[in-house]
Amino acid sequence: MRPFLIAPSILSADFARLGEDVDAVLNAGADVVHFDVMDNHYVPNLTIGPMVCKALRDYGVTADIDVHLMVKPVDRLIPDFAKAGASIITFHPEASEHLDRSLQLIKESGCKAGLVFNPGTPLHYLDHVMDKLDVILLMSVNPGFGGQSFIPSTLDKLRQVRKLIDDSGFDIRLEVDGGVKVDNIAEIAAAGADMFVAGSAIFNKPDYKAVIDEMRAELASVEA
Ligand SMILES: O=C(CO)[C@H](O)[C@H](O)COP(=O)(O)O
Repeated sequence: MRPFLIAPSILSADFARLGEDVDAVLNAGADVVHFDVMDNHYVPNLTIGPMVCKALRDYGVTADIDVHLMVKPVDRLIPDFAKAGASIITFHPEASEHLDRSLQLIKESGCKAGLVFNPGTPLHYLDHVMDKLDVILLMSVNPGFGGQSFIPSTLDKLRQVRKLIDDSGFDIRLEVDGGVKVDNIAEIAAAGADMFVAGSAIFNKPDYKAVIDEMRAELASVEA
């Protein structure tokens, strides 16, 4: 397994001082910035777009920005996010009319590409596109809001996808998003995840470093 990555979801950050808050969480030891894009159409919430991604780059954020598109349609935002500094772009397969085309568009834009599966989305969307994926993201809550509880059936789905990735021989990260906390991160890692999105568990605590250190300590027990 590759090194575990911790990706705080800025959905729970302080939007009034976003640049400072992102800097703070990166200085506290986070690896990647997870950027949740919600359109009040594919999901019942409205968040941030390419201008905010560019603003973070202009502010000086150099870490990878992992853009999770919860939007429909998908394609027209891809070039905008690539230009705005996205490193990874993931989208929900059922929100795209042409799955392979959307993946190609991401790659041609110079970003890493990934598919996102809601708790009830079947895995058959992976058929025929594994060679184009850098990331598979399993949602462990229904998308739209931070602060929800981890759905336990995600653990079985993680085990299934971990096997698919290992059997495929491709270099694909297995990311998980929703309800990830210090007290369940080890179990989630043991099920096969290697990239962990956590929003409220980190940003709702006063000391980001303390939470991230605790998460890493839990993950160390899995690596051992
Ligand atoms: O994509 C998301 C919701 O759609 C968020 O990234 C996710 O829910 C993280 O928040 P939390 O860690 O508080 O559950």
